[in-house]
Amino acid sequence: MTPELQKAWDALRAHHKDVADRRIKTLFHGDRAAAFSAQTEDLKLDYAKTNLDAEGVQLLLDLARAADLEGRRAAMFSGAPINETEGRAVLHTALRNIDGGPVTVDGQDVMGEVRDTLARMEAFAKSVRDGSFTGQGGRITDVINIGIGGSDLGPAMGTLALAPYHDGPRCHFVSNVDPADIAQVLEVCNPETTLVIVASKTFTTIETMTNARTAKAWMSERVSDPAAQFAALSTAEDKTAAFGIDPARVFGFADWVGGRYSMWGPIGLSLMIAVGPRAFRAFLDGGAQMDRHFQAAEGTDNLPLMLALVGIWHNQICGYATRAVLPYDNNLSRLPAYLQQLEMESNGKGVSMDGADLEVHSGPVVWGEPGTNGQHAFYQLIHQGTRVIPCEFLVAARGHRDELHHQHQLLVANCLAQSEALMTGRDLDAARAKVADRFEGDELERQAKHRVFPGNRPSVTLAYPQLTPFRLGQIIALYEHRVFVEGVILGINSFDQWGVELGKELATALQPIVEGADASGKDGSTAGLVGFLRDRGL
Ligand SMILES: O=P(O)(O)OC[C@H]1O[C@H](O)[C@H](O)[C@@H](O)[C@@H]1O
Repeated sequence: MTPELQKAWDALRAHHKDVADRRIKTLFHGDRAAAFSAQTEDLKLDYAKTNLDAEGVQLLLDLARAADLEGRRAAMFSGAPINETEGRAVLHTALRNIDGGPVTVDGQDVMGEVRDTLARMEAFAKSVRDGSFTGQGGRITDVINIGIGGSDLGPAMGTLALAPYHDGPRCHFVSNVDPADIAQVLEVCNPETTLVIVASKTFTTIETMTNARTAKAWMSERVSDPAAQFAALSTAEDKTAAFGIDPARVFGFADWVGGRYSMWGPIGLSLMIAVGPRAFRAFLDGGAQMDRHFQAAEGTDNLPLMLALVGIWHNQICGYATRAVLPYDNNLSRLPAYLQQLEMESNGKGVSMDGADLEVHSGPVVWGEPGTNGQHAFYQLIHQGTRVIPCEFLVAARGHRDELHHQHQLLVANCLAQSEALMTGRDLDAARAKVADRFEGDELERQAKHRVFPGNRPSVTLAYPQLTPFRLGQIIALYEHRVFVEGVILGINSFDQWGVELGKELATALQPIVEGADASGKDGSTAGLVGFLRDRGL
C-alpha cells in the first residue's frame, strides 16, 4: 500500500472513531437529503440515512483518489490488461458501446466484431421469435439455456426482471448438475419445438457439459437431428464444433468479457429471444449510458462511485461484514443472487494485485430477497439483531400493472417505512407507551424491552421510475462499476476467480470415489461420509 493510501485509510478510521457513537437521525438538518444523494434524470441514490457527513464523504473521495481510481478507470475503458493475473483486458463495456467510438485491444478496434456478433444474434433471435427458425416439430415454443454462474445468472435474472416485456417463447434456465434441475425442465418441454442454448464461456464447465449431453440425449429420442436445435455461446468455438453445433448458431465472444459481466453479449441470447432485439438494445443503451455517467460525473454526482464509497464505509470502516440487497420490485427477485456472483466472486479476494496479503478485509457478504417478503422472514434480525446489516433498497415509482397501482403504492410505503424504521428505531419510552394499557410494574418493563428498536441502522435507497429494459441496463452497469471501484480501493483484481478452482479439482478427483473406488486415501470425515452415502444407495 502506498503511503498516500495508508494515510487516507488512517484518516477515515480516525474520523469514524470521532463519529461512531452519534445517531444518524441527528444529522438531518439543512439540505442533507439533497447533499447526501446522487441523482441523474432517472435514478436517485439516497445515502442520507447513513452515518456519513461531509467530512466522511470527502475522506472517502480522498481514498478513491489515493487508490488512483481515475487512472484505473481510464485503463479499464482503454482496453489495458487490468486483469493482471490472467493477462486480459476488461471490456464488457464494449459490448454495449454499440453507438460509441472505437475500442482497442492490442491496437485492434474490437467494435466491428462486437457489432457483427450482435447483428447475428439479432437475426437469429428474430428468426426464432417469428417462426422462420423452427424445430423439427414446428415453431419454437421453449428455449432452454444451459449454463452456470455467469452463463446463467445474468440472462435468468434479466428474463425475470423484464417479464412484462417477454413476448417470445418460454425460457427455462438449467444450471445445477443436480438432475432435479434439468429433469423438471425437460418434463415440461417438447423436444420437437425446443431450442437448447449451451452457454459456457469456456465450454468445459462440467455441470454445463453434463446437462448439455443430457439434453441432447433427450432430444435425440424424438428428433432425427438434435444438433440442429442447439445453439452455443462461448469463447471456445473449437469446442462447440466438437459438440456438433453448426457454426451458424455459435455466438462467440472474446476473453476480455468476464463470465459474471457477460450478459450484455452472446450470453444474453436467451434474454434477447424472450424480450426481442429492440428491448435488448434498450438494455444495452441503459448500460452504455451508465458507462458514460461513470466516466464523466464528478465526485459526489457519480452514482457508482458513491454507491461504492458508501459500501467501503460500511464494510471496511464501520466493520459491517454483510450487506442486504432488498429490491421492492418483485421482478428483481434474482438480483441478489446475480449480485452475489458479481460482488463476491469479484471482490472476495485475500491477496492484493501485487501478490501481498490484503491489509484490509475482502468485499462483503451480499445477500437478500425482495421486499416485502423479507419483512416477514429475516427483517427481525435486521431490526433487533445485535449485528448491524446495512441495507440497500431498490424501488420503482411505478410497476407494470396500472390497474393494481394501489398495490404498488403499498409496496413503496413498505420500502420507505423500513428505511425510516431502521434509522429511527423506537426507544424504551415509546415502547412502554405501546404496552402501557396491557401491563404494569416489572412486567411492563420486561414487555417494553422486547419492543425496543435500537435504530441508527444505515441504509441506502435506489429509486427509479420503472423497471424498463433501459433501466435494467443502467442498474446492472451501476452495480458493475460499484464492484470495480470497491476492488480498486481494496487493491485487488476484481476480474479473476482463482478461489473457485480448488473445489472443482477435488470434485474431479472425488468422482471415481463416489462411483465406487477406494476412499481410504481421503481424510476420515470425507471417507466416512462416502461410506455413509454408499451404504444408503450412492
Ligand atoms: O461460462 P463458463 O465457462 O461455463 O463458466 C461458468 C462459471 O463457472 C466458473 O467456475 C466461474 O466461477 C464463473 O465465473 C463462471 O461464470
